[in-house]
Amino acid sequence: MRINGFAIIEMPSEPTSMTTTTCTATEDDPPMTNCKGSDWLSLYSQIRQLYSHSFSFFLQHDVNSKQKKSTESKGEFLYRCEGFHRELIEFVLPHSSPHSHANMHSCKKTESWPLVNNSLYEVSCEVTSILLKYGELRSKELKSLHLSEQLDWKKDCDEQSCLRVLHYPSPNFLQSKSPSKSSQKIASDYNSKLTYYPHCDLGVVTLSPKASTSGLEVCLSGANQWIDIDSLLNENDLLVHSGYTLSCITGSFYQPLFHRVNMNLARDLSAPRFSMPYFLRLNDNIKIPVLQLETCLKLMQTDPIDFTETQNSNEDEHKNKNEVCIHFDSNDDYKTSDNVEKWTTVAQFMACIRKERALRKLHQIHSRLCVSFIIKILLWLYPHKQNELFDEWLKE
Ligand SMILES: O=C(O)CCC(=O)C(=O)O
Ligand SMILES: [Fe+2]
Repeated sequence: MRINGFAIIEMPSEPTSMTTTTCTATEDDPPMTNCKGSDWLSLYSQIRQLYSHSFSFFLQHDVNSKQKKSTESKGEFLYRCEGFHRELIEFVLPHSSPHSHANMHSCKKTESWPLVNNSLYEVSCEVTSILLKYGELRSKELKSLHLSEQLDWKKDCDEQSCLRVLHYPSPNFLQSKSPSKSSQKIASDYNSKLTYYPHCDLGVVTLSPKASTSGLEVCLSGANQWIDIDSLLNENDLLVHSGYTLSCITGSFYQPLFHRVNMNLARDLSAPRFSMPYFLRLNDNIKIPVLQLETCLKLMQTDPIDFTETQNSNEDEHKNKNEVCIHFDSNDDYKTSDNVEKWTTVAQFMACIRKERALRKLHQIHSRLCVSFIIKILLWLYPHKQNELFDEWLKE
């Protein structure tokens, strides 16, 4: 059984009990009907607080000005990162020490963040443990791995998990920045700038409280169309979706959710968009089973980054795309069993997904062979910089 990994947690306006609706591709029971109402309500009110803080943060700050580096003081700090798109303004609040955090290479310590808050971390750990238990109920293969007993989410996700605070400029602002070119060129630049990188998240689960404006679109696997998910969310709803890691450790029981932000959906062209997704990620050194790696990667390769490209590609090209060479470090002591291909560290799994992503993106521009060759040389020259290299290539 496969579940398109996303759920909408509906929060009641009255403090009674919470209901959860899953939007999945199957008609099976939703996995999260058994959540404890009262705990979730108190967590949810904390999330709401955090959100209203974030919105006022953006409204009060001139996000376009480069803030000066913050001086040391008590409390948490937001790190300003270079977004994947030039216009995107992105801050990260690591759950724990920023030094142990991957992808902080291009980030600068900036604003202090008054709310030191673990609620999103805790909610995502709880959601994940429920999802995994549900998966184990439904899949014998998954149950036989005893992951629920082996993984202690609160302990095992405390290094790489983070809150991302994002600011997308308003459509009007972007249009005003378009340099004068032929009108057709402007139109195409403008539209592509309004659509932000379609992707699946790398980690275990992502929690996204409804953003300040619409824009988030999701694409269920097998479907060739984007769904405007924001229009399905009520003000208080929380979108929960799975990333590649959850998909991998559950043998694709949960499918990673392919999504993007499309500012063309904005109703108010002068309004920027603020969002605050929370990413639960396993620590780098945790060993995870790689179940049906091929299935997981194939899914990734058929992700419709660009529907026209997928539809037009010929068979040979597909064959080529499926020849993914995954190289795990041979020094790792893999355990193998009938249903597990490999046990590997999260760090290696992430590197492999990042590489595949970068390859796919570059493949849109150059031939795959040529790209693989360049990647090999660069990784040989700069073996410790692979995350930076791959992230750099994904930038627009
Ligand atoms: O801004 C959003 O709603 C989505 C952001 C996102 O997909 C991401 O940061 O991975
Ligand atoms: Fe995402």
